[in-house]
Amino acid sequence: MTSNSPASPFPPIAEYAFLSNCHTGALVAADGSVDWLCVPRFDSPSVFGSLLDRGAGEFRLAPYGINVPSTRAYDPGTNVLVTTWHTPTGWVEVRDALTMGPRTGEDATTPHTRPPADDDAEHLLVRTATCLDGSAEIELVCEPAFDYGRTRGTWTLDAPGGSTADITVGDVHLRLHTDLALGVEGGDSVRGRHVLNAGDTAFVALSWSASLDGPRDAADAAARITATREFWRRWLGRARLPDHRLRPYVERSALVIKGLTYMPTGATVAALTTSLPETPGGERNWDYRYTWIRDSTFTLQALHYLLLDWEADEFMQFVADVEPVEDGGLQIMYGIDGRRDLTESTRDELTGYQDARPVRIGNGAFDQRQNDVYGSVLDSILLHTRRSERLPARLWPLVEAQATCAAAIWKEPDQGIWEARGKPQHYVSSKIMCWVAMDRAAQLAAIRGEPELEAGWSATADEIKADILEHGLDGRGVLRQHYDTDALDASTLLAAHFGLLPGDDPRLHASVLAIADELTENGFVLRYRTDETDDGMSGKEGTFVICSFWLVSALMVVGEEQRALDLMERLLRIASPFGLYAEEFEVDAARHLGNVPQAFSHLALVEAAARIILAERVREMSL
Ligand SMILES: OC[C@H]1O[C@H](O[C@H]2O[C@H](CO)[C@@H](O)[C@H](O)[C@H]2O)[C@H](O)[C@@H](O)[C@@H]1O
Repeated sequence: MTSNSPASPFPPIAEYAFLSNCHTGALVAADGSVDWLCVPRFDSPSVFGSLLDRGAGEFRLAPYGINVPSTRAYDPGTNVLVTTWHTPTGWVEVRDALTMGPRTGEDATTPHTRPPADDDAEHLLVRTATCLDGSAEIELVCEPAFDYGRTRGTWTLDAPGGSTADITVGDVHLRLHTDLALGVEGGDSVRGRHVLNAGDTAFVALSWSASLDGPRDAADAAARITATREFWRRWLGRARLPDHRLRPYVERSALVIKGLTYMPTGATVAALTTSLPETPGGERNWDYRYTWIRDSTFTLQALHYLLLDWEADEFMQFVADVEPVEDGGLQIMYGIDGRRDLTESTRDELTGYQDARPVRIGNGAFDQRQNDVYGSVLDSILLHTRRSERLPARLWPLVEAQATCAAAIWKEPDQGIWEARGKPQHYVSSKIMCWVAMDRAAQLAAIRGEPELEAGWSATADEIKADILEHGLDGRGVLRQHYDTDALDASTLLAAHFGLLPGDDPRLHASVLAIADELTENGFVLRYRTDETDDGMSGKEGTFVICSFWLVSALMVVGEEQRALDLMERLLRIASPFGLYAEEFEVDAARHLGNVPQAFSHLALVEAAARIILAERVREMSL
C-alpha cells in the first residue's frame, strides 16, 4: 500500500498525514517535512509544494540526520499528528497541528455547546519536539517557495541567532516563531539545530494571519496543540457515531470531511490537493480544491447520517447562495467562496509528482454540461427538508429552476459525472440523475402543496425512467454506460443508491453483479475501462475508491450481503496508515493514486458503513 520506486524522491501518497484548520490543510511526510501547504485558503497558491516538485518548498522538523520515524499516528479523535523518533541517543516526540483555539472566555475543558466558527482557526502551523528519554539533536529547515514554487523570498531575522523570522512575497507574509536559535542560508532558507535533553520541549510555529501572532514559548505552543486536540474531540462528540466495529473508520472519515470544509462558507473541497496523478507519470492530473455540486449531495447525506446537521445546514446555505448560470441552473462546480470562474492553467515549470505533468491549477470542467447537477441539488434539498422538517421558502425558486432545467435537458447528451473530455453522450447515470431531479422535485411540490406541479414533474420522472429502461440496458438487461455502447460504468450503481429500481428488481441485481464481476480488478471497482471509453485522455487509471464503496452499498441493496461485507473488509485494509483514502487504488502496485484525502472516497465509506450497520440493527431487532 505504500510502495513507490525506492529511487523516487517522492514519498508514496499513502504516507502523508493530513492536518486541517478548516481554512486550509497541510500534508506531512514521514521524514517530518510539510510537503503541501497553501495559505491562507485551500485554493491559495502553495508555499510548501514539495508534493509536486521537490524544489517547491518544504518545512521540516525532525531529529538531525534521521529520515525514518518509529511511529506516526493521529492523536485519537483529532487531526493532530504525533510522530516518535528513535535516535541513537534518545527518543523524541513531534506533535504537529494547524491550530484551532478556544474562543475568548473558553478553555480546553469547555463543553462543545456551540458549533465551530471561523475564528476558531488560528492560521498557525504549530510543531513541538519533546525529548522523551536520553538526548537528541533536532533540526529545523523552513524553506517556503511562494506561488507554487515560482518565487523565493528573503528571510529577515529579529536579531542574529534570533528566534523570529519574517518573509514576505506579494501579499503573503509568513512569520516563524521558535525557541531555537535561527540562521538564514541563501536568503530563503531558515535553519536551526538544538540538542534536547529528557523532558525538554522546543517549538516552531509558522503564522500567516494578519496579526502574525504566535506562541510565546514552548509551553504556550504545547497548550495550543492541546486546545486543538480538544477542539477536534469536542467536535467529534457532536456527531452520532455508532457503537460498532466500523466506528473508527466512520470517525476518521468524519474528521476528513470536516477537515476539507472551508468554514467561512460551509463549502467542502473535493480534496486537499491538485494534480496528484490518476495515472502514474500521466496526464490525468486535476485540481480538486473546489466544490462540486454533485459531491454536495453525498456530503449532505453523510453529514445528516452523522447528525452533523449544523454543518449540513451551512453547506445547504452555500448551495442556495451560489450564483446560477443563465438558464437558472447551477454550474457543476464553484470556488469555495462561490466564485464561478475556475479557468484552468498549467504550471509547466513544475516536475509534477513523480513526473506526472501537467500540474493544473483551476479546473476546465467548471463550465461543462453535466446533466446530473439538477438531481444532485434537488436530492439535497429534499434531504435537508426532511431533516429540518420544513421546506424553507427561499429554497423554492431554486427547486423550480432546477426542475425546469432538468425537464428541458434530460434528452440531451452531456459529459457525464466523470466529466469526460470526449464527445457528449447519453450517459445512463446522467439520465438516472435527471430522474432523481424530477422525482425529488415532485416530492418537494407535494410537501409545498402544489398538486399540479407534483403531477407534471412526476409524469416527467416516469418518462425518464421508461427511457432509461428502454435505451439504457444491454441485451442481458444490464445498465450500460451510455445509449451507444455496451460498456459498463460504475456510475450506474447510482440506480441502487437513489432508488431508481427496487432492490429485488432483476435488472438492478444483474447490473450490480455485472459490475462486481466484470468491472473489477481483484475485486476493486474501475469507474469504466479506459480502453472502452472516449474520455479524451490517455493512460490507464487505477480502481476508484468511491466506486468500490458504492458497490458495497449496492450489494447491500440487492441482498448480496456477504459479498458486500467481504469487499468492505478489503477496502478498510487498503486505507493509508492514517485511515485516509486518495481517489484511486492501483491494485498491481498496491498504491494510492490521485488527490488526497478525497472527500468522495470518505463520503462513500460513511454511506457503505451506514447501510451495513442498519442491516445488522434491523436483523437484531427482528430476532
Ligand atoms: O477524470 C476526469 C475528471 O476528473 C475530475 O473529476 C472527478 O472529480 C470530481 C470531484 O470529486 C468528481 O465530481 C467527478 O465526478 C470526477 O470525475 C476532474 O476534476 C475533472 O476536471 C476531470 O475532467
